[in-house]
Amino acid sequence: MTDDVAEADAHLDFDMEVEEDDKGQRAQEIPLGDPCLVVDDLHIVFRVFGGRSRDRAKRSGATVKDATVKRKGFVKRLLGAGQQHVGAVSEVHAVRGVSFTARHGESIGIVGINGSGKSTLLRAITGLIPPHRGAVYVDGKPALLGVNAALMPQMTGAKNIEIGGLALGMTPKQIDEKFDEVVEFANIGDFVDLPMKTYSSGMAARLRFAISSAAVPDILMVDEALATGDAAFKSRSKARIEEVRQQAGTVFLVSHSLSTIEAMCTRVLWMHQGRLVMDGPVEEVARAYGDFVRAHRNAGTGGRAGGRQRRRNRNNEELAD
Ligand SMILES: Nc1ncnc2c1ncn2[C@@H]1O[C@H](COP(=O)(O)OP(=O)(O)OP(=O)(O)O)[C@@H](O)[C@H]1O
Repeated sequence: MTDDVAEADAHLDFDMEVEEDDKGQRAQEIPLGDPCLVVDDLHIVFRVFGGRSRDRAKRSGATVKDATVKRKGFVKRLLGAGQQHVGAVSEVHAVRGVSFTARHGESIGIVGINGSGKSTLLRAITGLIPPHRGAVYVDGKPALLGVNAALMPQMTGAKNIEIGGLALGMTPKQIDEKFDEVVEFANIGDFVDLPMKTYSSGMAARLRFAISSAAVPDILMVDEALATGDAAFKSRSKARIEEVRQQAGTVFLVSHSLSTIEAMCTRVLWMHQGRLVMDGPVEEVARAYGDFVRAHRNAGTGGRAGGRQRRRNRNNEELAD
């Protein structure tokens, strides 16, 4: 662990849950294949125009610059000034120099407190966000499954299955063949013919998972999707994740539940303020991250916490036990 982590900003928010179902379970060790993904000194920077206070931006590791526009010609002469302030531009350095290699068959958890860069890293691996610096080399096609995955809310579930399948590289024939299985897996019944905006968040998350895993992708990236859904859906999802690994696919799993990470992953990446602070076997990283969460809690976050934070702190206490 680095000093940066030890000096974590007390304003940052934790979101750590404990999933009772997962307690004590461990991911199966399977023989690993060749490297399928190389992330080399990856940097991702977002530019946000206006609307974000300097203090807030800096808390999440952002740098803030003043934006100006040059006044031209008549207006410039009239006002006698060269520049006009148009508000702050925040540069959020969301991923800072992350490097690692993943192999076929690995199941890799990504942990870190809110805003540490987990989702951004996944989106960059799928190619949704271009690197500011560094590179991502992928052997195969990554499929990103996230609570925010880009499906179209105004279109029906059926249309989204089609679009999602095409985006994953499936042919129309393959989509047809998988259609009933996807609907059954997602357990959405006749809702499949209604626009997705009419779905509950759980139904939408289940459909996203069902679509993303339909093609048994080379690299399956699951962003918090297991947090929604009942026990039966979770167990079906876990079986599907195992299936991907058995077929020499690689799984990345972002979760705020350390017990889910321990149950599903063999290796864990710990992100903090955009940096990869630890990368190692699940027991080792989970223990270190758990200690970090406890230390942060003991450092007094609880004193300022609202109801949601207190509930999380209780979860963290359970985690520590
Ligand atoms: N599209 C965007 N534009 C600007 N800033 C962004 C964007 N997406 C993410 N960020 C910022 O990048 C940083 C990392 O965000 P990210 O969502 O990757 O973190 P996370 O670890 O996945 O958080 P959480 O656990 O809350 O989902 C945060 O400061 C966030 O505000």
